[in-house]
Amino acid sequence: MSTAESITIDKNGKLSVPGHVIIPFIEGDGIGPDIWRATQPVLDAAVEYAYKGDRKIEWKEINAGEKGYQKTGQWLPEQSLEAIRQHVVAIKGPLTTPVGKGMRSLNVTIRQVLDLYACVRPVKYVPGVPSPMKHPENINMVVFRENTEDLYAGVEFQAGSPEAEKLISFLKDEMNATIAAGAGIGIKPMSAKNTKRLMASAIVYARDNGYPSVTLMHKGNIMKYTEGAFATWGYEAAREQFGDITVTEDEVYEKYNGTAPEGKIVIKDRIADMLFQQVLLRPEEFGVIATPNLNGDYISDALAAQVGGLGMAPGANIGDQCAVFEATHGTAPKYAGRNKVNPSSLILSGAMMLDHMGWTEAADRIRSCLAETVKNGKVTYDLARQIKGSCKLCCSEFGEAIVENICSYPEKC
Ligand SMILES: NC(=O)C1=CN([C@@H]2O[C@H](COP(=O)(O)OP(=O)(O)OC[C@H]3O[C@@H](n4cnc5c(N)ncnc54)[C@H](OP(=O)(O)O)[C@@H]3O)[C@@H](O)[C@H]2O)C=CC1
Ligand SMILES: O=C(O)CCC(=O)C(=O)O
Ligand SMILES: [Mg+2]
Repeated sequence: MSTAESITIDKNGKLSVPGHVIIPFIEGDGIGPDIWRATQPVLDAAVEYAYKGDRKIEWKEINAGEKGYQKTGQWLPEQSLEAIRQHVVAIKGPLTTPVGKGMRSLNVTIRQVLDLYACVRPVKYVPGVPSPMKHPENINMVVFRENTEDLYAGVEFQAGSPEAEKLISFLKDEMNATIAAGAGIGIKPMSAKNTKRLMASAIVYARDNGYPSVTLMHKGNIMKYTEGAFATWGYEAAREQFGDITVTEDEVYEKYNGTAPEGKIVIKDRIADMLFQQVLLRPEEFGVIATPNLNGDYISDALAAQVGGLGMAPGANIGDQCAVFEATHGTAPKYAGRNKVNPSSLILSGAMMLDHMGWTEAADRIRSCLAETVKNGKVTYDLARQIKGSCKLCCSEFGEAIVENICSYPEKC
């Protein structure tokens, strides 16, 4: 009989992780099964290497997406959500969302239903990975994307629908707003409460991981009462909850001659379009980036390009009660089932998950052995097409190469 147990979480958010732990996983659609098959052995090998059998993961498959529908008739079965709540930590592959029609995103629904309000996406250079940047070694940013509201809240009405027409009439008659007849409508709700908790988690992350700044990324000049308010509420959260460890960029210039006092995190803001060029020209000026949902979606894929592309981009969705780890990218349908793509995105998401559980020795081993594999010129197609003379591996072979490094002598990685 299995001795595996669930992770538990106390009222302060502290995890209690048993040595033999059950972790639910969703394989995902498209390339999901390929990258999961390459990832799981890497996580198991790193845990075995680091803890010599004292710690072990028992994987529990839960269904969602196409597999969920085939098995249960539901795209996102309630029992899958319940398993994540019960086990506190889970990992998932990407799930397909149809464009312009059909069901709403299952990925977004998971985040909203479980209130996983911070989407955390580190963008860190792995030596040896091809990059379009002159100094990729200077790139060390982490996107904190608000995950529960903004245009992703799902309040949308199709052009010509009775709901859209009713809303257009209401806005015209009661609010004096002109909207073209027959327009589709999307609503962009953003609140102080949800902004402030996102900002608090971004500052705590910066404090705990030694980042010198948190930048609020917004389009507040145009959308004053949503994106502009996001910036205002972000500064308020910093002042009200972290006044002892933060200083604003204005204060740095007005009071401290342009040099932030030792140990203080600088809170600054940048308008979104302009930020896209500054992160390319001077990435070293940015650490944690806190941003609303839509901006966060855009900037996280754009930043991934600086460190090798989406195949290298991990992520996590974190709330007060549970966390779900997943790659930044989607299902890449043209590569589905071809055992071709780069599983590093999910492998590195798995390393983030192990960090979250406090199993940092295993997480560090994964990161160093992945870097060693790339350094040896063993890469998947996405990196191979940018590195002359590299050895192109398929998805599973790349995972196996990392496992081989993990199991080799310690000095190798
Ligand atoms: N969290 C989630 O589950 C997400 C789901 N989606 C969904 O995924 C579907 C497809 O979305 P799409 O916009 O095409 O974006 P995708 O992220 O799925 O992929 C687009 C391209 O990115 C590159 N890429 C992605 N993943 C990898 C990888 N692991 N290794 C190497 N290259 C990779 C490939 O580039 P190339 O063609 O250059 O080789 C691929 O064709 C949609 O239904 C979308 O809604 C999207 C994002 C997140
Ligand atoms: O849910 C989806 O289909 C897309 C989500 C997405 O692009 C993201 O989470 O970055
Ligand atoms: Mg995205």
